[in-house]
Formats: sequence, C-alpha cells, structure tokens
Amino acid sequence: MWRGSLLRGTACLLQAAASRCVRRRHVSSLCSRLVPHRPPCLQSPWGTGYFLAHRGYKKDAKSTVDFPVTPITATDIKQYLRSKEVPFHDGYSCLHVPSIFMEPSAGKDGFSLFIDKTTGQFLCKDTLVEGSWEDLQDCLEVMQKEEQDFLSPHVLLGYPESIEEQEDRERELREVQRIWSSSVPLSDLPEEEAQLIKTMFQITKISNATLKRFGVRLFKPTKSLVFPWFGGPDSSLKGVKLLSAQSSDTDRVVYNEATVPKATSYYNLFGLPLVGRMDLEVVVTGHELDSLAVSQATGLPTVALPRGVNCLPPVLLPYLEQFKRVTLWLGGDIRSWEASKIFSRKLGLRRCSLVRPGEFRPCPVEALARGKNLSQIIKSSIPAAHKSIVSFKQLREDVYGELVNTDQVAGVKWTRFPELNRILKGHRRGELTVFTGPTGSGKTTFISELALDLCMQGVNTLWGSFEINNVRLAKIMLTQFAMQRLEENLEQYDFWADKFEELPLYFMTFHGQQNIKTVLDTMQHAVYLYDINHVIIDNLQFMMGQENLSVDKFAVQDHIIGVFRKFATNSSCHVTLIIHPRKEEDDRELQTASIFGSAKASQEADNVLILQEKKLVTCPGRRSLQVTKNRFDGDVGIFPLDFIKSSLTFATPLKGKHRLRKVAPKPESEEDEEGDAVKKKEEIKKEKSTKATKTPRTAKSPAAGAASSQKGQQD
Ligand SMILES: Nc1ncnc2c1ncn2[C@@H]1O[C@H](COP(=O)(O)OP(=O)(O)OP(=O)(O)O)[C@@H](O)[C@H]1O
Repeated sequence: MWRGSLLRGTACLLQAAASRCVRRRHVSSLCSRLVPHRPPCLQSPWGTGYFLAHRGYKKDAKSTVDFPVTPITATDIKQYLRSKEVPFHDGYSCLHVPSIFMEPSAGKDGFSLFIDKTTGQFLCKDTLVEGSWEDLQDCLEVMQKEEQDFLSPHVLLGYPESIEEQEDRERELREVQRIWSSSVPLSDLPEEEAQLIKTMFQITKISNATLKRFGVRLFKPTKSLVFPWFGGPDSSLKGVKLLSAQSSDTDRVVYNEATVPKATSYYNLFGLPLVGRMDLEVVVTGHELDSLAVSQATGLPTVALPRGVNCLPPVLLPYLEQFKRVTLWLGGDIRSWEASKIFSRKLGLRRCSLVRPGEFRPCPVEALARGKNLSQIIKSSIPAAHKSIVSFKQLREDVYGELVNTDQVAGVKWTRFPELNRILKGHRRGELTVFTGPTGSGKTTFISELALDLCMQGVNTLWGSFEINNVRLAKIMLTQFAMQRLEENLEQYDFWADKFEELPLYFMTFHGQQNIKTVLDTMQHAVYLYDINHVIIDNLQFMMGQENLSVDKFAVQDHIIGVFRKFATNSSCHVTLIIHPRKEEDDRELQTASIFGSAKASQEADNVLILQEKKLVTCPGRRSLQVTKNRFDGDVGIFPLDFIKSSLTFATPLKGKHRLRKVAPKPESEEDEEGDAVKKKEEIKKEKSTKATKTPRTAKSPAAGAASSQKGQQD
C-alpha cells in the first residue's frame, strides 16, 4: 500500500539523512525510517520512530527496545525549531507546529503537526504522516534547501510490507467489516430482547439513545456488544472491540474483550468522534461502558482508553492536546488509581485531576447503576499535581483507601507461586527486588517464570538480559508459557507463539557489558512508551564496567543498586535485579550479607530473594526460595521448589512432603527457626478469606485467559 514510491525531493532527503549519519549513529537509512502513518488499525505499537528499522521482522523484533544514542529533550526540540524559524505552541505533552505536509492554502487549522516533547516523535493529524524526530529534521532541512512551503506526504518512502503482513491486514479489514455489518444497533432489537442484553451486561440504566449515539451494536452470534473504532481524516471504520459478559460467583459481571485488529494494534480512543473541536474538557475513562455512563449522566465529552488501565500509548497524546482540563476516572480500584497517577504525568500534571476510587466513587457505569451523582464525583476529583508538603487531612482518604483495600494494595498475586504470595503478598509497583543464588543454580530460569506469571496477568514487562541473548531467553519463556518441550511438538509452535506475542513483554537489545546511564535512559524511555511496570535486569555485574576495577567493586555495586532504587521509586516501576553473590561457600547457605557490599545497599532493596541450592542426594535438583527481606509487611520465609526440566518451570513439591516455613522477621545472622505454627495457620486462614473477595469488574485479556487456563492445567 505504501510501497516504495520515490517521489520529488527524495534524493535530497537521502542526502540530509546521510549528512545526519555523521552526527547520529542510529540513523541508518532514511528509506527504512520515513513512512506515511499507516491507518491506525494497521499500526504496530512499536511501529514508529526509533523502532521503524525493525518493522520488517515482525515476529521477533517488534518487542525489542533500543534507545537513541542522543536522547532528545523538549529544550533541544524548541531550539531547533527556533533555528529553522518554525513557529510552535508549547502544548501539554506535545509541541504544536504548522503541518509541513499540507499546502498552506489548504485552509486547515494551522498547527496540526504534533511533536512529542519526550521522544520527539511527530504526527500530522491532517495527513496522518508520522515519524521520528530525526525524520522531521530531515524534512525541514529539505524544505529549507529546496525553498519549499510544504512537502507532499508522499515524498516519504513507504516501508515494504511482506506478503504475509499484507494478507494479515486484508484479512483483518474483512473481519472488521464482517462483524460490523452483521451486528445490529440495540435500538433495532425488540424492546424485550434489548432489555435482556442490558441486564446481562448490567447496563440497564444506559439508554438506547446513548448506545445509538456512540454507535454501539450487538453481535448476535456471540451475544457481544460491539464498540466501533472510527478514525482518520475520513472517519472510516478502523476496527471493533467485542465485549462479552459472564456472570460470576458474586452478583457482579465479568467482562471479556477481544479486538480486531488485536489489542497491540488497537489505538481507538472510543468516543473521540463525538468530541467537538472546541471542547476544552474531557473525562478519560478506562472502559467504553464507563464513557457511555459519563456521557449520559453529565453530558461531558468523554473518551475511553483502548487498553484501559494497562497503558496510555503516546501515539494517542496528540488527540488529547486540545483539552485544558482532563479528568481521569479509570475505574473503582487501586490499580486504576495508580494508573491514573502515572498517566497524568504523560498528559501534563497541571491540567489533570483524578477521581479517587472508593466506596462512594466506584467506576462510572457502576456509579450510574447505583444512582450516584456523576457530575458531583467529577467535580470532587483532586488535582494531579501534588504539593511537596501535605497534612494528614490530605492523606486521610489515601490511608483509608489502603486500609479497606488491603488485598489490592498488596499487589498482583502470582498464579504459579502461591507460597510467594503468602510471604511477599504480591508484586507491587515502585519496589526494588534483589535476587541472588549460586552460579548456575537457575536464577535466570526462575525469574523468567516469576516475571512471565505477572506478565500473563497484564503486568507490562521489560527484560534487560545482558548475559543470555533475547532469542534464548524468549525460548525459555515460551517453553514455560506452553509448559512443554516445544522441540518435540513443533506443530504447536505457532499456536503458542501467537498467544505469547500478545503478552505485554519487551526486551532491551543490549548484550554484554553496558553503561548504566544508557540502560537507565532506555528503561525510562520504555516506561514512557509502554507503561512498563516491571523491569528485570539480568544481571547487575554487566553494569560494573571495566574501568572501575581499581575502585572497590562492592562500592560500585552498591552505587548501582542505589541508582535502580531511585528509578523504581521515581517511575513507580518494580525493578528486579539479579546479582551474583559476592562469595559462595559450598557448605553454607547464602544470606543477605552474601550479596551486598554495605548495610546501606541492603536497605535500598524492598525485597531480597535467594535461590538456595542444597546438594541433597535424595533430591538433586531441589532448590528452595528464601525471602530474607520483605519491606511491605516484614514476613520472611522459605519454601522448596522442584524443577520440571521438560517445561523449565518450578513447582512446590506435593503438600505434606514439605511444608512452607514462615518465620517472623529476625536478625539475619540468626539461623532460621520454625515459625510459630499457630500464628501461621491463622494467617493463612485470614488470607484465604481475603482472597475470596476478588475484583469482579476485570476485563480479561487473552493472556490472562491463557494464564488461568494453564493454571487449571497445573492444578
Ligand atoms: N533447579 C534446577 N535443577 C537443575 N537444572 C536447573 C535448575 N534450574 C535451572 N536449571 C538449568 O540450569 C541451567 C542454568 O540455569 P540458569 O541460566 O537459569 O542459571 P543462573 O543461575 O542464572 O546461571 P548464572 O549463574 O550463570 O547466571 C539451565 O540449563 C537450566 O535449564
């Protein structure tokens, strides 16, 4: 579709790019970097800017994260624009400049080209041309050189699409059309049937008029609601989201959703076509149904994020630039609250206010069902920009929220490691976990499964594997995901690879020794682009550098731990750091002091996990996982792990044979003692009862579905 049309000005563009190569190493060939924006439904989430060079290798390269050699800042961009006499408006997340891909006489709104202030990525909303900051510089230089007022969008070279990709795209488009044309507006259904559907989805308070205005339909074969994605200058149909409803043990409904194109390419801000050009206020929700509720109850402009609380892709930011006030009401649980705080940073703190979840402020659709005043809830939202000094009065609602939602505050639970849930309670944002174990004991293999478990539940994960290459690591993870030796079942490879591809999993492309600054910049970049909330670094020794050999190497190590600590806190991102122990003695188990150079460094970690390896004659492969530090609630303990070689997974030995030892916090030097049995029983009981109160309103991702089905297999 966009295939190689070499048009006017291209030679100059190539020249400009070539001259830039001297300055920027990562500019390889302009042909592979400049592409007209594909219709959004066909975009790859990785598909722009720095990642364009990978596009041809869809399967394995799409999830790799490189970092530009020279990170760009908003000041750099502004300076450059001034030097080229390009006028700009300083927006919230983007700089707005006149489009260079439109004839000035075209009469369109002047400043329609948006440059992301963090990445330099640009998007022209009128022509949908997009590219990296370097691409834009090349274009501006060509215009200057050739004394042109504008460039044709087609001056840019198309990126070659493989036959397979082309077929996929066409198949998807046909599927979108098929679903849309065979679904019916709810208002066309007999009243009784429409009411039944609304009851099923627990949206009886949503009127037919609202459903009609947003174009919601019913796809009868699967009894799914269909939410359309209209986009582009021609507002054509780009995709659909299908929502089905399942009743659960509680009286609340559980939603399952599927999109065409698949979730990673689904960039719909649902509700956007209904927003007026002059609207200055918007309510951003985490779900299409919530936007229906907000719109009906308040009449305010509203849009729903395509992947809810999971991420806010920067490619959507230009569409939110027109609003002076953005209210984030992403749901009614702690996860939504955390996500709204993070998204508001991307959107610009000063214009954002957040609806704090709570008993009286559930998600919008539930608030509507319970007869609450939605306008009042939105009015009572709190500004996102927080002050440096606060009083308890400002904190008391936060504290209350933590007290009533203990289970959610404890973080995401592992589905494959219940023992770890009992000790650590869950995986929380913003923490630093240090993990160690003897050489070759299985650290990478174990952490791989631990991280995969979380990733399958929607935790956006970034791997920095410096020791083993990404192909090998992905092979380990895929084996653990499929829970079988794929070498022997190659016919199943595509089935599992397709599912695996849907996971929010990314890899840094580093290998071998790395500079810590480059690694941190890459992590920061990935947090911005993909809302990463778990980074795994395997392992810290690869950041120690050669030049520091004369310095105390443990002091260097401790410094690096401090740097990751800071990153975890500032980015609200969990960092898991694998470290080789400083000393290993054959007959002694490792302890916290085996890792750190100083007590200060061990203070930096929130959790310390050790893979203990006892050379037992009876169980030669047996390992144990010991938690020696847990800042969240102090519980520490150890439990045995069996290694299942065929699937490269770990499992707790059958009950009765080995029991979980859970001990109260104690000085590290002391030997572990048997925990207080009575206390342990009570705690486990208590936990079981809290587990029963699950979050009911969760849209299951396909990955989460796979997680639970595999869990079923395991059980
Ligand atoms: N519990 C186990 N029992 C036996 N073999 C294991 C066990 N866990 C992992 N392995 C295997 O041992 C090998 C090394 O595992 P892995 O690379 O995960 O260890 P590591 O501790 O990360 O190594 P290093 O110290 O070199 O970083 C792999 O082939 C893995 O499949």
